[in-house]
Amino acid sequence: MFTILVADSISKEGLQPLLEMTNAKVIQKKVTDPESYLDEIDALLVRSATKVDEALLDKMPRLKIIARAGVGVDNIDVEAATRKGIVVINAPDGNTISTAEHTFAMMASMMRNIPQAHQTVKNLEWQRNDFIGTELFGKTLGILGMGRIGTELAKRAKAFGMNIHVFDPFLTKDRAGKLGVELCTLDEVLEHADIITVHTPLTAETKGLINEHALSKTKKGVFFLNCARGGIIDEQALAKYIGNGHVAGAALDVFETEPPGENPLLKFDHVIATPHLGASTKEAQLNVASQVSKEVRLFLEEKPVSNSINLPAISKDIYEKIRPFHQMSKQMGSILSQCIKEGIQELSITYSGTVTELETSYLTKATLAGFFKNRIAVNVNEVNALLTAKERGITVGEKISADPFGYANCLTVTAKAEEKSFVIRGTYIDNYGPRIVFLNGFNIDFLPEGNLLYIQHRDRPGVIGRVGKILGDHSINIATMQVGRKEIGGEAIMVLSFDKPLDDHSLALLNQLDDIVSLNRIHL
Ligand SMILES: NC(=O)c1ccc[n+]([C@@H]2O[C@H](COP(=O)([O-])OP(=O)(O)OC[C@H]3O[C@@H](n4cnc5c(N)ncnc54)[C@H](O)[C@@H]3O)[C@@H](O)[C@H]2O)c1
Ligand SMILES: O=C(O)[C@H](O)COP(=O)(O)O
Repeated sequence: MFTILVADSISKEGLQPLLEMTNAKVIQKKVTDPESYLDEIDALLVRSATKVDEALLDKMPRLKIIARAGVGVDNIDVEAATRKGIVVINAPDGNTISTAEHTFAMMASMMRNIPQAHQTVKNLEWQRNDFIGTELFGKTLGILGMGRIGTELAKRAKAFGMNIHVFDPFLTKDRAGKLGVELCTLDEVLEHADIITVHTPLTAETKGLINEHALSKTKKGVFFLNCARGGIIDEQALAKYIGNGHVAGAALDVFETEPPGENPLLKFDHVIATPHLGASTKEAQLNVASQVSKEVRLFLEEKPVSNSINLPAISKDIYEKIRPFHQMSKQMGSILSQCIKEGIQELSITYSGTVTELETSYLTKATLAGFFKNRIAVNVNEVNALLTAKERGITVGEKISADPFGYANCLTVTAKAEEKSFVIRGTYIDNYGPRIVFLNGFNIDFLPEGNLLYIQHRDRPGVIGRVGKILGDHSINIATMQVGRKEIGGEAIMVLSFDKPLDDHSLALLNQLDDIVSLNRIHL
């Protein structure tokens, strides 16, 4: 049974995919509420209000996925989540239109003094001369960050006859041309725009993108908008430039601290503000809630998710093709880890045959996840597998080979430790399943599943019988048994599978038998 915590106000209708799950319980509480049972939570849904920092993650040992019902993930410590193997997803486009419309509404309101004029009418005043506005028509709108929202805003502004100058280092000239906007440098936008609006994410690079230096380059009488994230425009610098009359006004939906409290910007008549309402429409809230709910459900059903911030995105169709190899890769990693007990320096995977047409990097991560699974305390999965390997000084390699050893597809994983290396090879046979066909130098053929025992022994008459006798004497049923050897009378291996795990006592007795070289219990 999964427990899902919905920690912010999220559309109930949009949560339906989760509420309909028979194997999940949905709790709607704040993370600070003692009844939110943080240590039992498998999935966490938030908006921007809940700060998901490392301290919170430490209290949630079962957490597997964080879903942001919205765009910005700056309230989530994605790095800490990644380290802990927690998938972070968002709803990247569910609130784009609402936020673009809100920005446009703020711009129009600011240019025509609507909030200020509205208040005077409510106060039974009639001051027509105090509220002379400015037309949008013919003005230059500077857009910093031409992503989803910036683009939708540009379309609307063009319809009002505005000239659009944009700065976005990731926007190509060709795309700017198609969108009918002028691609500029930051300085060009600052120098020419009548109104400047920011639509970038808040990152180390964009924090203070509009600072005193940038403000000093703008036209006198410029207007500013921030409906993206508090901090992209430095609030202190903006207050200074509004105070000295250089900036004519600002419209703010977001603040460096929310709620902003006694923020000096709010004291200016020329500053209008809303309480982070960009995404607050029925439509946007339904969109983002149902987008993340569907994704969380898919994730809990072990299906691929599309909007992950820290997991390689794989479409459903591609995942269906990769699924058999995905399972097998994890099992091969796990077998390796249980056979080679010491620390390893290198893990390399060679793909050949039909599997090379698939997203092999995903399989490499799955192999690593399988390898680390029982070795280290943190949950390792495809999200943090490479990072975990790097942190432990393990070099990870991936190769493609033209030789599939006679199989339609083939995955060969080699782990190198200081003194030795260990090789495992598997293939997936349609309508038959995964098979391990090579283990530590021996050809073999077994299903990587359940409780296995891997024995290295000398190829002598009676060894197999003596092993069988001990197991029989201890009521251990051998479900399957495969043997392999390099030459008659030389080294050999057995792989046995049991219906239940092999107990310590039987293992010790087997270990005492003549001609047994080594024994490894493998649990998959
Ligand atoms: N007010 C709200 O309620 C609300 C709602 C939704 C989104 N947002 C915020 O709006 C912002 C934009 O969202 P989006 O969905 O359009 O994101 P997006 O990822 O589609 O677009 C962001 C754009 O910023 C550009 N960019 C990145 N760094 C830049 C830099 N240094 N200078 C200039 N451009 C840069 C990127 O290339 C990208 O095109 C985000 O901060 C998001 O959190 C706010
Ligand atoms: O990044 C976003 O999606 C917006 O800032 C919306 O935030 P909210 O979900 O808290 O309204």
